[in-house]
Amino acid sequence: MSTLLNVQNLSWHAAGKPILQNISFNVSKGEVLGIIGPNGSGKTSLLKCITQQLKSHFRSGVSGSIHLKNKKITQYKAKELAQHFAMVMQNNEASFALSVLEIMKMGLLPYKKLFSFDTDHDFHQIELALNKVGLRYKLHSAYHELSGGEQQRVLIARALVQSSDILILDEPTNHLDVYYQHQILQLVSQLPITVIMTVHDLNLASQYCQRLLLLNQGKLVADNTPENMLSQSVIPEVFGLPCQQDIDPVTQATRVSFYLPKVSESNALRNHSND
Ligand SMILES: Nc1ncnc2c1ncn2[C@@H]1O[C@H](COP(=O)(O)OP(=O)(O)OP(=O)(O)O)[C@@H](O)[C@H]1O
Repeated sequence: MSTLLNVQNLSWHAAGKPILQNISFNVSKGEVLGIIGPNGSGKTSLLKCITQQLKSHFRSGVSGSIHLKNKKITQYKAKELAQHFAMVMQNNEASFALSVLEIMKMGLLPYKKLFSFDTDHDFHQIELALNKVGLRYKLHSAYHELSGGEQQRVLIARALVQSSDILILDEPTNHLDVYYQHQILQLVSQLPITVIMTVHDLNLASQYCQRLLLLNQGKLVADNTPENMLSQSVIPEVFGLPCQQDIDPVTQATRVSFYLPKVSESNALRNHSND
């Protein structure tokens, strides 16, 4: 598979502390890559650096290089980046009183010229994408009146309409019930595009990602297939909990179960992970 994205020695310092430290990896075309790690380990920051979402005053703290299709990411214009990356980030919608249709139309903006009109084809694409997330019937509803899970599904549908090369999802299953967690992850993992997503649920990550990056304290500590990643001792070390690994009898995916240890055992693990 050809390399689409190349990240070399990426570091980001902000507010006097290192947020990301010397991170290097490649993403191949068509890969479904999951980024896992404890709270505050740098998952969202990594997505923001890759997609050039850091506010301008933070950019001076970034070092290393990111290449998209062999071209430095900083050399892309904002509109070009919007054609390459479709994103669903956390807490990023100021929707005011927009309808679902208006939110969806934003997904088509990277391809529109100033003052161009919406076409029947645009409308059809929007309907198709909403159908995929089970929300066609909400087309004319007010976005801010939808539930958190419905809003998340609209944003995912909007990312589908954007039809970019790379889909970036920050905790896509946040707010979703178990049916839609699986429905959405199956949908995105079967798209003929590259997907990079942060996932807290390691078993969902194992089931739907082809490869996992494990971050801890801003460092990339493992880069492996789900099977190999979840069987490593680094998992209980980084998450500070003992775990047991087995194979899900239905999906055949590698599965991990965590359990709370006795207090003394738990402190030993936490201390070890912070060494
Ligand atoms: N703009 C910023 N200025 C200062 N510190 C920041 C900034 N953005 C993130 N951080 C810090 O960087 C660390 C990593 O944050 P980040 O949101 O990337 O973690 P995460 O792995 O996505 O966490 P979570 O699982 O809780 O969503 C945190 O300690 C956070 O407080």
